[in-house]
Amino acid sequence: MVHLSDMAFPPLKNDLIIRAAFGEVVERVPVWIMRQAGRYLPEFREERKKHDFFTICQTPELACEVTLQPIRRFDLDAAIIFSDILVIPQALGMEVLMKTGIGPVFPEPLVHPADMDKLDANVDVSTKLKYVYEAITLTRQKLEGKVPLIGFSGAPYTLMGYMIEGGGSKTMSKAKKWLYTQPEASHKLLKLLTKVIIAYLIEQVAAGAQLLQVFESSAEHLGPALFEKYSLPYLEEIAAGVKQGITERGLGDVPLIVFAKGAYHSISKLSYAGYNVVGLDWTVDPNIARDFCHIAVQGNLDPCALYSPKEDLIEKTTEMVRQFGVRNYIANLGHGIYPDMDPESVRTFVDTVHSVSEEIMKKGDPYSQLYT
Ligand SMILES: Cc1c2[nH]c(c1CCC(=O)O)Cc1[nH]c(c(CCC(=O)O)c1C)Cc1[nH]c(c(CCC(=O)O)c1C)Cc1[nH]c(c(C)c1CCC(=O)O)C2
Repeated sequence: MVHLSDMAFPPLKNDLIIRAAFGEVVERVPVWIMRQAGRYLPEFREERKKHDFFTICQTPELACEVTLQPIRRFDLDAAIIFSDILVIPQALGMEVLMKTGIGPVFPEPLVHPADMDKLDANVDVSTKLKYVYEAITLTRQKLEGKVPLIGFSGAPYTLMGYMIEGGGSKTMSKAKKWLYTQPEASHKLLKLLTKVIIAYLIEQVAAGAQLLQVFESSAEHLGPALFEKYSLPYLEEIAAGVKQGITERGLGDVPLIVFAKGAYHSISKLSYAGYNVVGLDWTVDPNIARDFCHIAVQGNLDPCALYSPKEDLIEKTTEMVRQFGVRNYIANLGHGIYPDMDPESVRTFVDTVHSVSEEIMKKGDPYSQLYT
């Protein structure tokens, strides 16, 4: 079906990932890599020498260029728009710097609930984050239909965590302190973020994003009880709000991926949260994931497995594909690729996913190969 959003763009030549996300039969398993545009690529490091991180995010031509870099090198089945989850706190009025060797830094994090008054709760993300949509539209044109373009957002709890911690944290204890001592203020902040994230993701689809991934990367700090109270309901609200919003705007259906790192305890609940795909980190056994999840899954090779000698990496990747099976499956790492990775390992990973899955399919009816 042709949707309004497809009209202005070149026709899609490789829709494997979209079909896999919707549970349709595919000829081979699609594969992409979290953080596939990044510092492990020398051509990205060259761009970073010339420009500040957020300047790249805010300049559509630069964001487009670095998005395309891994697509030129590898046989990937999707591009992901170059941006960051922290553009939302920025849109709400917080300053965020990207410091080399440290990561993101918020000079003025939220310390007390009263600090929330400083946030621009009525922000219009359709104008404030226009640079992201422009980057998406430009990239979709420049991709010439080669592969689909993924848009993304951080999930509410993960963003709340960064806004309170003022950057990355091993424990997220300041943010979790809010959950235990300021439940009302926590829900108020999570609600505000949810509203903004829904509007942001709908605009990304209107601009040309063909899949969306929601990153709840800090779920690993929440046990089942906190996850169910402070993460899951908002993830559900986002899926419902985005699906409704894109339908109302005649943008068709776009597959949604939820990646809640460390939320192995809630895989079944996540599979009923309104998404099409559940992303898995590398701590999850593929067979257990298949038992608890009735929809498509994405993942989950340990990013460090890419350090292995080539033959070992081929073996581990083959094992992963065999265990997940070739249907309802998108291959990926279990988290973002590390900056010191040899790009040749990415080639080995991607090509092995393709060759192994094609081999499995050739052997017969893909249905019969499930879970073997
Ligand atoms: C938590 C989080 C952030 N950002 C993101 C997450 C969720 C995914 C995850 O858990 O990894 C998401 C993200 N960040 C980036 C992308 C781009 C698209 C892609 O290729 O996947 C995506 C999808 C670029 C980036 N975002 C960042 C870089 C490196 C910064 C640089 O070039 O100096 C890139 C390429 C910086 C960043 N941005 C963030 C952190 C913690 C850091 C520092 C850590 C690090 O250095 O890897 C916040």
